[in-house]
Amino acid sequence: MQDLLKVAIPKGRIVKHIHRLFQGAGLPLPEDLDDSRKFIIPVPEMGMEFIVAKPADVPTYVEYGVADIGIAGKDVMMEENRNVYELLDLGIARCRFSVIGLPDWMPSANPRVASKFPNVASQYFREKGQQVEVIKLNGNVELAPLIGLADRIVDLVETGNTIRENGLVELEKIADITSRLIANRVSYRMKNGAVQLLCDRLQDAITQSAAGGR
Ligand SMILES: Nc1ncnc2c1ncn2[C@@H]1O[C@H](COP(=O)(O)OP(=O)(O)OP(=O)(O)O)[C@@H](O)[C@H]1O
Ligand SMILES: O=P(O)(O)OC[C@H]1O[C@H](OP(=O)(O)OP(=O)(O)O)[C@H](O)[C@@H]1O
Repeated sequence: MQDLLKVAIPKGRIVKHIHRLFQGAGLPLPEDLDDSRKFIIPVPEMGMEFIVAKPADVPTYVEYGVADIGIAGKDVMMEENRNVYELLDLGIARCRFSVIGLPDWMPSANPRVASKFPNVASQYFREKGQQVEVIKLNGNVELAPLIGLADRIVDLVETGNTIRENGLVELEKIADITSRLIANRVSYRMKNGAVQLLCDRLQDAITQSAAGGR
C-alpha cells in the first residue's frame, strides 16, 4: 500500500487560505476538509492523508510524528515551542502579536496580563525585565481589561476591529505572524522526496501569488 504523506491541517479561519494556496499549487484539497466531522481524510490520488486538528495541536502532532507535516500559525509555534522543522513561511493569515490595554493604561504595582498565549506573554515581559502575573484565558481575551481581570492583554491583531470595538489600544507590537509549513524531523528525512516536492510547489504558488499582487 502507498505510504501517504500525513498532513495536519488546522480547522477554523486558516482553512480558506490553505484551500486557495494549495489550489494555486495545483493541489486542490477535498472540499469538505473543514465542514465534516470526519477528522482523517485520505486522498490517495494526491499521495496525502489530511488530519483535521485544532490549530494549537498541529505542532504537537508533527513533533510526535503522527503527522509528517502540518500548517501552524507562528503564534502557535511561539507558544508551543515544539521540536519540529519550520520549512516555509506561507504568508497567509497575516496578523501580529501585540500588547493591548485601555488608552489610559498606567503601570501598576501588581500588573496582570491575560492571554491565550501565556508562554509568549511571560517570555516577552521576562525579556523586558518586567514582572507580571500572566493569566491564561481561552478566548474573548479583550474582555479582561474591561472587567478588571487584567490591566493588559497579549493577543493577535489583524484589522484592529476587535480592540477598537472594545475601546482598547495597541501599546506595543511583539511580532509579525503568518502561517508556516512545518515538518517532523524524521519524516523530513524519510519522506524527503514528497516533502520537498510539496514545498517547491507551494513556494512557486506563493511567488506567483505575490507577483500577481495578491
Ligand atoms: N484575526 C486574525 N487574523 C488573521 N489571522 C489570525 C487571526 N486570528 C488568528 N489568526 C491566525 O489563525 C490561526 C487560527 O486561528 P483560529 O481563530 O482559527 O483558531 P483558534 O484561535 O485556535 O480557535 P479555536 O480556539 O476557536 O479553535 C491562529 O493561530 C493565527 O495564526
Ligand atoms: O484585529 P481583528 O481583525 O479584529 O482580529 C483580532 C481578533 O481575532 C482573534 O480572535 P478570534 O476570532 O480567533 O477569537 P478568540 O477570541 O476566540 O480568539 C484575536 O484573538 C482577536 O480577538
